[in-house]
This record gives sequence, structure tokens and C-alpha cells, in this order.
Amino acid sequence: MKQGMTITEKILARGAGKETVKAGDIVNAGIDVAMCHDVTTPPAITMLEERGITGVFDKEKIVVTPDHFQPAKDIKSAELLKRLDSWARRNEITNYYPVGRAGVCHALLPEKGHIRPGEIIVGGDSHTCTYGAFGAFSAGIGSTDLAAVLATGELWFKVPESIKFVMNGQLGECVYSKDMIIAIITRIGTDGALYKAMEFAGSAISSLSMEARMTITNMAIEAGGKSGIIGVDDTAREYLDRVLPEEKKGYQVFESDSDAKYSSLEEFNCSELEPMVAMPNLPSNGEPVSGREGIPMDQAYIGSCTNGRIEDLRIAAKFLKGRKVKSRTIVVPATPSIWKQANDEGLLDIFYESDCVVAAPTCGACLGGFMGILAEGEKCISTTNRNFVGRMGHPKSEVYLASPATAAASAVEGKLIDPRKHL
Ligand SMILES: CC(C)[C@H](C(=O)O)[C@@H](O)C(=O)O
Ligand code: SF4
Repeated sequence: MKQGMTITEKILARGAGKETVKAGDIVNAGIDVAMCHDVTTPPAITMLEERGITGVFDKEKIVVTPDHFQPAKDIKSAELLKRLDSWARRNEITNYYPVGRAGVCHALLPEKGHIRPGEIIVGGDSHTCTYGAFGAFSAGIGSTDLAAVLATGELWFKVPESIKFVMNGQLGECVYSKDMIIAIITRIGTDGALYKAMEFAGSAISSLSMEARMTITNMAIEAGGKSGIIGVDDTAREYLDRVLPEEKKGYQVFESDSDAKYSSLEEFNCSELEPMVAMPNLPSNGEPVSGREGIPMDQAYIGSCTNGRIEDLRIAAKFLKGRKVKSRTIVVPATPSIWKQANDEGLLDIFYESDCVVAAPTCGACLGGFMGILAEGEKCISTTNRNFVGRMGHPKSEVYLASPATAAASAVEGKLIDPRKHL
């Protein structure tokens, strides 16, 4: 009898023009979308230029946005932005978002309708796995692979094995998808899904918004995952209906067969889950924040491709409204439309009244870039995805990962607190 296939195997088979593939197969697949930003694309451009390759495989299938160091923070980043800009304009890249339209890539692409189910998406960024929330196969690649993709529109993959995560139950009050993914990574470790596709399902996933799902797939790489993926349902269809242009609405939906082969199965009872904090210096150091209350926080950071979306800002605002922060607090809406939406909804006023700094869309302090770098010994509660040594500044600074609720509540207290105490 024919072996069933996972959603990931089906998408890669489609991309490779094959009837079936199985985990471990090496396939050459066509790329539907290639995401380019200001850090890893300039070196790819250099590689292409050195080989006399001036064009790109398809100017419609490449999406370019500067985000890490935009607007330019220093001369070096200005040079990167300049190279990216002139390359994008020279090649007449259809979907180029220059400074002013630019946003954190993994928030911008879905919002602008560049992500579709069943497609194969790569990007020069490790958190490209985010787009799997839409039932796509999506993986981060380095500059060399990116150069190959930009020139040829193809890339080879080893078809990954899949781990199935069944997230049962329903999240309780003040518990969010960020808490789910911290709990998952804490259970399996930072190499627990090495080169695997992390497939998420179950009632606690179904009831999440697309924004909240993206927080989960975004962090698949933090467990070593090649990709993260969630099947398409009505919530995804509604989102796609809203953002996709008419001509792109005919996407292909794949789902895992009931007899698909998984390397393992992990089940969680999400009804028992508590607000979490990932203690320094690994995303796998998760603990219920209730057991760590009282650790003083110098800074709170609310933003990034993990939790810088409108829903995250609404949650943060709920905890900040009518209160002043005791930790200096930096809020970074991930894209210009999120910034505008936050403004229209009065969220920026709430942040202003609470004494938060609101910055322009950028990766900024998430990777210790700019606007929020930590000094020696400082501690930051952050809604980002990595808390490695020196991630946000001095090697002796510390980053604590949490949901926007926990970050905002802790900012008000000036120390770690369980957000349930702060409603
Ligand atoms: C700069 C970039 C290559 C890097 C990544 O790939 O993830 C960054 O986005 C990060 O989060 O550390
Ligand atoms: S927001 Fe942070 S994690 Fe996301 S792409 Fe930018 S630097 Fe990387």
C-alpha cells in the first residue's frame, strides 16, 4: 500500500514535480517566493556580480524589504541599504518595499499578501519558517543559497522528517501562543527538532488567530527546525481572503494524510499551560513566570517578527493603559501598517501616556542592532525569539523571553510578574 505523506512532503513533491517524495529524499524544487533583506542579500548580490550574473530568475517572485538596520543606523548599514536599493531598482523587483514602506520581513510579507498555502518559500533569514503558519513550506537559507535562488529560481532540499505537535485543550487567561512555543522548545530543547519540519495541530492551534500562529512557526528554528507548519483552515482562509489580490486567490491546499509518517509525536495539554518566561540564555530555558517573579528588569522590548503585530500591541496596551512603566519600555510596531493601525486605534497614545518609546518599524534592538542596546549587567524582558549571550547588547546583559502580556505587565512593575496578577 502507498505510504501516506505529510503536508511538507506533499508541498516539496509538488515543487519538485514529483508524484511522491519521502523524508530523506534529495529534491530540486522551484521557489515560489524568495525573501530578501538588508543583511544577507547584499553578499548574495556580490556573489552574483562576481559571476557576471546581472538579472534575476523572476522579478515578481522576489520580495525585498530592508528591516534589520533601517533607517540606516551607521555608515556600514547605509552601504548595505544602498546596495540593496540599487539592486532592487536595477532589476525592477515588483515587490520592493523601500524605507518608508519597509517593515520587519516576517510581519510584512504575510500582511502584504506574499504568502500562499502550498508554496515553497525561502528567505535569507533564519526565521523565514514563520510563513509555515499559512500551510506553506518555508525555510531560512544563507547568502550562498540565496544567490543561487535569485539566479535560477530553484534550490535543492533534503525532504525533512516531521514531528507532530498536538496542542490539546484551550489556553487560559493571559496565556498566549508565545507561552505555547516556549513550552514546546523547553520540552524538546534547542536541537529537539534538528532539520525537522515541526507540524502543529490540535484544538489550541485551531483557536489561534493567524498572528498568534505566526508566533509559533516563527520560533521553529529555535528548536533547530527546518520549518514549522500549520494546515490551512477557515481562520487562514479568511486572512488570505483579506490580503491576497484577486489573481492570487487560487492557491493549492495540502494536508497531511492520516497515515503519514512522523519521526515522533508530542502532545501538550494547553489548558494547564501558564504564562512562561525563557530565562537567559536559551529559548529552551522556559519556566512559569509565577516562579520567577521579582527579578528587576531595566528594559522591556515589545516588537519583532515574533510579537510585533497589531494583536501583540493590543495585548501590551491592555496592560499598560492608565499605568506608568517602571522599566524603560520600547515598543516597535513591526510594519508601517501596524504602526498606522496602532495609531488609529489609540494604542500609540496609550504607550505615550505610559512613558514608552515608540520606534519606527525595524528589527532594531531584537538583535542588538540599535534603539535599545543593553549595557553591562542590564536585564530586558523581551517579546523576541532569542535570548542568547549578548543578543541585545553587552555580553553580560540578559534577555528574558515572554509574551507581550508578561512583558508589558513586568514593565509596569519594573520586575518580572505573572500577568494574571495585573489584569
Ligand atoms: C541577520 C539575520 C541573518 C538573522 C537571522 O537569520 O535570523 C537575524 O534576523 C536574527 O534574528 O538573528
Ligand atoms: S525581528 Fe529579530 S528575529 Fe526577526 S528577523 Fe529581525 S532580527 Fe531576526
